[in-house]
Amino acid sequence: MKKVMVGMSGGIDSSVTAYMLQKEGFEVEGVYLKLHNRTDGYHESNISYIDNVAKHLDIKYHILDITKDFTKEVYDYFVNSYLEGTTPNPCVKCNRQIKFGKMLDFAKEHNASYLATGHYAKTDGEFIYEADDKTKDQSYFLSQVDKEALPFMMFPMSTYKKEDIIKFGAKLGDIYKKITEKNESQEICFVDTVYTDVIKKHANIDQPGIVFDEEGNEVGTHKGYMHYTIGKRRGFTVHGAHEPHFVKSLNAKDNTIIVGKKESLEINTVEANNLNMYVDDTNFKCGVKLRYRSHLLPCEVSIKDDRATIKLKNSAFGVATGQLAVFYIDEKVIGSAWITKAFK
Ligand SMILES: Nc1ncnc2c1ncn2[C@@H]1O[C@H](COP(=O)(O)OP(=O)(O)OP(=O)(O)O)[C@@H](O)[C@H]1O
Repeated sequence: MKKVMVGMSGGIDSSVTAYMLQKEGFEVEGVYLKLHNRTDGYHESNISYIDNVAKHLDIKYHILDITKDFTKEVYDYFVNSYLEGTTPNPCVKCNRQIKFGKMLDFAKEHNASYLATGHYAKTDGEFIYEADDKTKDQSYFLSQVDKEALPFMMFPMSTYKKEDIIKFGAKLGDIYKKITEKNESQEICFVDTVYTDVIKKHANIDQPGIVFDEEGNEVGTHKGYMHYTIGKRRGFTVHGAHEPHFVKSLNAKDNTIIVGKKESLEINTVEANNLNMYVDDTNFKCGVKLRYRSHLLPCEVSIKDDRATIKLKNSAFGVATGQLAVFYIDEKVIGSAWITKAFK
């Protein structure tokens, strides 16, 4: 019997994942990653749900303290990105370094043939694809996972709708029903409220600064650059403006922001680095997502060394450095790269 290690979070998707794989005939074992040092009962509560599922399925589970790696690879990166005036994507880093890095190593050390998670995505061992439930699709967040990891990954949620998993879970019995009734997990697991509450622990983010227009004229004031992301249109003043103004760029060095009208945020070229490609092509046409939940934008990509230049067929607005450009051919992810520059 082949062994599958299931990344169990205490949520319904990974609980149903474990249940389904056992029904399919796999030997299932669970692992819970302690990602951060929270002392508010967060881990105890997650573990108690996992413990109930494990008892029901009569499976073994492990608790892996990975706080050191998570702090270095994900949390510190998140805080530093805001300090530098860029917009981070911690889940992308976590998937590459932690879940399909350290957790996969752990699965292999325990002789598992596969690592399964409750992510909404598909894989055939060679590529990642969008999930059938487009409202839950997480392929964007998985697109930096190392090619070598793909043959070991399993996503049993790939063809289901989240609402069906909740209904299915509720019918499985009290243990699962209770899991469906708890609050949905936050978008970023270590951000309880808003990201600024996390950054506040590390820096004084409330230092007012100057707002400039694109010509370099001083036009207003803001609350501190870390409160803003590209494309934001509130929380700063622009004297005498009749039309809405949007954040065009952030300057961490002198705590200034540059704003402009919507058309000034228009870009059609994006530069990106730290590529993770699943194909060898260096010049290709594809669709690109420049942020999670954006539409696929038709583009032409040319890659040289570790840099991609992405020429968009139509303009895009408000593209933030620090986000990920993910390349798709229809539903198939062919690679991704981190945005360093976006311009017209
Ligand atoms: N702390 C953790 N330990 C082990 N695996 C985890 C952990 N957090 C998430 N995972 C795995 O990654 C998957 C995706 O995580 P994500 O946070 O996006 O979803 P989720 O809504 O928390 O899913 P779930 O309903 O399973 O909690 C989970 O389904 C689970 O398999």
